[in-house]
Amino acid sequence: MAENPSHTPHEAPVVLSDQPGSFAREVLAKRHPALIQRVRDAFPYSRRQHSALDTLLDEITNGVVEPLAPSDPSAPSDPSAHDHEQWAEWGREYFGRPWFDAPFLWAESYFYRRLLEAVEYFGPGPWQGVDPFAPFKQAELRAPAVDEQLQALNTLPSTPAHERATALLHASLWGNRADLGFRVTEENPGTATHDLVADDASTLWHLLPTGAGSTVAVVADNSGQELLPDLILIDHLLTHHHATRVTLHVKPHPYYVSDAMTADVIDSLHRLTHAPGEPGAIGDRLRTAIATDHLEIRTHPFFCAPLPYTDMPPDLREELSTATLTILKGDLNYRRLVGDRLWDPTTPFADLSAHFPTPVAALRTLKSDVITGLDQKTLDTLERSGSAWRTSGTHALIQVRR
Ligand SMILES: O=P(O)(O)OC[C@H]1O[C@](O)(CO)[C@@H](O)[C@@H]1O
Repeated sequence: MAENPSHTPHEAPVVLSDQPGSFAREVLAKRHPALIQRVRDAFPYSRRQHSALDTLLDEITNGVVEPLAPSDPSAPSDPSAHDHEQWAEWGREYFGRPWFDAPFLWAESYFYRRLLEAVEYFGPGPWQGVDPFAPFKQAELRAPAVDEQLQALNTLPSTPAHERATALLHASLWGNRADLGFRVTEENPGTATHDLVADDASTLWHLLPTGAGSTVAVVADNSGQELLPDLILIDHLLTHHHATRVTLHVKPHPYYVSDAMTADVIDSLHRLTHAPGEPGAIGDRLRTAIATDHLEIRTHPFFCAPLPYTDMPPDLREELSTATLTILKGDLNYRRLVGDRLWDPTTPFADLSAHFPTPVAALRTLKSDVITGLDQKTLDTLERSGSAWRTSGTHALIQVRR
């Protein structure tokens, strides 16, 4: 194993991908090549795009990390060059070294940036803005399972308020299992347990008393079967006066396969508004909320950066600071919040999230090695179970720091 320079006595080791058999290594060695193949199969790409995908595949399996290709000098304002300087700085330590030696968080993020480069997402040219993951996202949103989930919402108006709030929070939480990146190699994810490994839901609701005029920031994760329950939860927060204003933060470009962008919010709203009964009513209310600034869709380049939230730029920090509570969805947001490190699982979540500018709630199904804030008894039970509880997506948590 390569020496891990980031391991100081005060901080746990950074997750790398250099350990054969580790989860992080599997993602880089198996999931990323499989994803290249899926994207290739989904589009009528040109010879140049196929060749760029071949080069990327060869590089991630046999080569060393290469910088982004130089921008096109013949194009006066080449849109593909918008973040070159940034990546040159973020990658300085890792270029020229095997992909497996870079921090897992960095390597995954850069892989998605390079995949977008290979398919010419940033242009200039006809493929500019064509989301390579759109066919997978759209298929998921059209799935018959979604019709059933939407129909089930018709029982909501007659469900007692407390039960309804819990059900919607849990739907948003478990929606995080619907992560298409995860399913690239896990076609049949294990059965979800229904016990949470940590459950601070009561603190979350205490932070949002009705009628207090709160603002909630929701940092979204996946589109489709995660974003739909997120939107339904947002509608609940607004209509039941837990918040007067919600900001929904999405990715500025395709990322981790199914991560939500503005286009995905539009598709999900469309799915809701075109369904009969309660889901349609929810969709209409959400559209009204957007039209009246009670719900605002926001994005920021930092949401696709290979960095933890401790490195959040001042403008985003300032923007989020106005929220009463930030809800961070999903596994990647959790890794970025507490740091992508092999913490002692009993390290308090509150300590590791203290840097975040607002009270924060993490809603996450467990899909990577990072875990914090467990009590010893829960940890012992999980370890005794012999299951891959950290990475299989079968376990979930709600952790809140006031
Ligand atoms: O969509 P989520 O919940 O952020 O999960 C993404 C997760 O998928 C992986 O890319 C691989 O499972 C993890 O590294 C990452 O944390």
